[in-house]
Amino acid sequence: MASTLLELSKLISSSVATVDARCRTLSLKYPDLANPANPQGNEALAHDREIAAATSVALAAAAQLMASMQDPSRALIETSRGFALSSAMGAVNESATAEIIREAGPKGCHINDIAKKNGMDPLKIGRHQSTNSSRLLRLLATQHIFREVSPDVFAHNRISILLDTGKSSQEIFAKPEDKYHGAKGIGALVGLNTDETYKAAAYIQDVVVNPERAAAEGRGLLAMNRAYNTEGSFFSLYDRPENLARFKRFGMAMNADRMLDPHSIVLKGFKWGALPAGALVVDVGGGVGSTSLEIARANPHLRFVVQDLPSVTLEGKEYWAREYPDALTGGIVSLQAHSFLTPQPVKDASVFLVRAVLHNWSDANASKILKNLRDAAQPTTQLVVLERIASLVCEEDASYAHITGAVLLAPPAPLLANLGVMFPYLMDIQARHHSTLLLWDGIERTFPHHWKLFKEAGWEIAHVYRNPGVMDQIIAKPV
Ligand SMILES: C[S@@+](CC[C@H](N)C(=O)[O-])C[C@H]1O[C@@H](n2cnc3c(N)ncnc32)[C@H](O)[C@@H]1O
Repeated sequence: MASTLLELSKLISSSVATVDARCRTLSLKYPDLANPANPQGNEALAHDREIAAATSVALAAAAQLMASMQDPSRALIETSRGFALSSAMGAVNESATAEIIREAGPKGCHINDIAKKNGMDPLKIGRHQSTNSSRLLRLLATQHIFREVSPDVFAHNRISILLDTGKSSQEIFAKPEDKYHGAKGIGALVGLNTDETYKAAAYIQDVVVNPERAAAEGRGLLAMNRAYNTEGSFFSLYDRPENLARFKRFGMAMNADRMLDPHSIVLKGFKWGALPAGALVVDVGGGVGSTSLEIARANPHLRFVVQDLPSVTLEGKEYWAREYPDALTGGIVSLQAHSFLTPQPVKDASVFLVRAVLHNWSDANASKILKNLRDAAQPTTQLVVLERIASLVCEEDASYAHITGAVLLAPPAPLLANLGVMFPYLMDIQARHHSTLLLWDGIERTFPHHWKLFKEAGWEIAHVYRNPGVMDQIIAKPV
């Protein structure tokens, strides 16, 4: 009997049939994995509600089928060697390989020609020899990132092209610290993950298993403290002069992080258009302000203050001057240096917008951030928090079912209740593991955890707009 396998394969077939039928109805073609330049309309299919729902079932079922059919020891060993993928991707990303392959055209680029431009040892990039067959590009191509189109010749596909900044490799080599300024793709985020985060991750087990030893040695408790031999916070790394390029990349990585969200997702859910003309949105810890920029473009009747640390605010001014100069000169937006751990100076906000901030902080500090906002809130001020709510792998606690969107609908059996969406947990390990921490003193919270945190800080969650795997929206009002 292989009934679970059959159930899973049926879920895959029926979901793919739904996707196919919807493509026909819309007269569009599902994007081709091998093609790095699928038409925009085809790429946009992923955000069609019906296709997105069927896709999440197909992916959950496919992952479960793979886990069911994979040899268990191979599953464990391959997972434990996941570091090879991160290091391969980091090296490829930082060597402008994606740009060089794009410059060579659709037929791809031989590893010797890649090496001529970036100086990397062709053996290390991916030489066609059995001893080197798992190196960098070939390893990635086996993961469907790049294609090996003929021996030692690599071309882009729909996934690898996202590493391409769209700039010339020459321009990147001339000014590497500006590589991600005004760049296409999500290479900045891949760079952050495969550099600062990845190096710190190597120390997770040391600090989880032996936190006392870390403390006794007088080091900070974070894995990043060990990796970088510092007691400071993750963000303090960026104050070091040698980390200028990393600091610049971090800002652009946050921008790229937003691109992971389906197009205009921030505009769906909370009704920005329903706010009165001149209503003030304060984007707290807003980075360069890319979320506000998207809201501002669609809602020119609103005003924005984007708050962040002084150095980020300076970056933000450049960003708005480049992307939406009229908003700066026309008084639609201002950038304000302000630490959200101190009292909030803006007292007439219609909305406090807080995106991808709370997950970086412990409950004590996240509570301080929320209380500072509560103290500055009017009775009508709304709090809009954008975070990924971590679902349980089993059924959710039904006691929050009265709050719209708080509890996810159960997926078809035998799928995991969270549909196998990994992202919040990947982020959580990055933020914190039990009481011992990797990068920052943070946590990806479940809904009940958010509820308690908000309540204690004087906010009541009124509504949740769920987008599993991307940014959920939590809307709260002052208690
Ligand atoms: C993960 S990023 C999110 C940025 C932005 N909200 C977004 O979604 O693109 C976190 C932001 O918090 C900022 N930050 C860190 N500590 C801060 C503090 N004490 N006060 C204000 N901002 C801070 C960082 O500079 C960074 O821009």
